[in-house]
Amino acid sequence: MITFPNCKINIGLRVTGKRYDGFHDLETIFYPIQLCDGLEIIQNQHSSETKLGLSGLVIDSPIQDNICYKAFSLLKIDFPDLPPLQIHLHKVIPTGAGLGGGSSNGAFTLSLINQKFKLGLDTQQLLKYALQLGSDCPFFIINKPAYATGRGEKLETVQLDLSDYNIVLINPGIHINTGWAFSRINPGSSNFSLKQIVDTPVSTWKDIVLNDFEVPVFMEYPAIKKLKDLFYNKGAIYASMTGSGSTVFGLFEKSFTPQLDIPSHYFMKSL
Ligand SMILES: C[C@@](CO)(OP(=O)(O)O)[C@H](O)COP(=O)(O)OP(=O)(O)OC[C@H]1O[C@@H](n2ccc(N)nc2=O)[C@H](O)[C@@H]1O
Ligand SMILES: Nc1ncnc2c1ncn2[C@@H]1O[C@H](COP(=O)(O)OP(=O)(O)O)[C@@H](O)[C@H]1O
Repeated sequence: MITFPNCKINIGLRVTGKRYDGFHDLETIFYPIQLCDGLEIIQNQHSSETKLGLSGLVIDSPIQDNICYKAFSLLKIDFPDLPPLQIHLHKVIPTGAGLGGGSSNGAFTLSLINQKFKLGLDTQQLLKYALQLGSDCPFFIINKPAYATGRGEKLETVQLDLSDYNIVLINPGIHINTGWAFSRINPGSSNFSLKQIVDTPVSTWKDIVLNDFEVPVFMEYPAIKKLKDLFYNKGAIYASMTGSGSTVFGLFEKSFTPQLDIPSHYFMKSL
């Protein structure tokens, strides 16, 4: 069975408090983006162990720490009859990039195993397993535009359709550690809910839809701030870093293809 885990962008992100479990409360809008990895799961007929094969972009963590493997191990605790698997992941989504590629792989692995081996898990149960893998993972079980609070697992789907825009992603190849990024933020609250932006024209987002991670990340990596400036200089209606970075996205009129002059090793995708 094959599936294609997609990534996400965060439209606005506010870190609202530090929690007793070490995590932070936040508020964001998750928006799914069709830049996808490839994930195949078959039963392993040749070995009694579950194996993970990788191709495409290199992932910096050891194979046993790969979230696909963790997703399998998590289900195996409650479903000991699961057979050994041969998992193959083809990586296209840049990692440590604020695109949630790893989280998506984890959530899709849970869903695919559930489907292939008819485990009978419903959405609520899958959401619970997903949260054990990571704060961003539950979103990829729902995979529809959603307003998120808590660690990112309290999800409320919203009507937000950006298909009228040309969404351009640029990743400068800088790997941002999510834990480090959270540690650089002083949480704060505001009386403006990000949920309201869904009913607000995109042309007004520039000054009101902010990502709290931009301040510390831009300070440490000015090259990322330059990308946001570049988007606005080239006519973006809205531009922002996604998540804890380092990817920056710009929304342009659909009919308009901006000429973006960037270093050749940067990753760029227009969707
Ligand atoms: C910042 C966000 C925004 O969507 O995305 P990315 O930039 O990573 O894509 C997410 O909150 C990232 O979620 P995820 O990448 O799943 O993080 P996790 O594995 O759960 O946590 C990694 C580390 O980030 C910190 N963390 C994460 C989520 C959260 N709500 N509070 C936190 O403090 C913790 O230090 C934790 O040890
Ligand atoms: N399947 C996977 N794909 C990507 N990264 C993974 C995967 N499994 C584990 N990781 C680890 O998770 C880290 C963050 O991954 P990713 O989700 O791509 O970044 P971000 O949280 O910034 O969106 C990676 O740097 C890597 O060490």
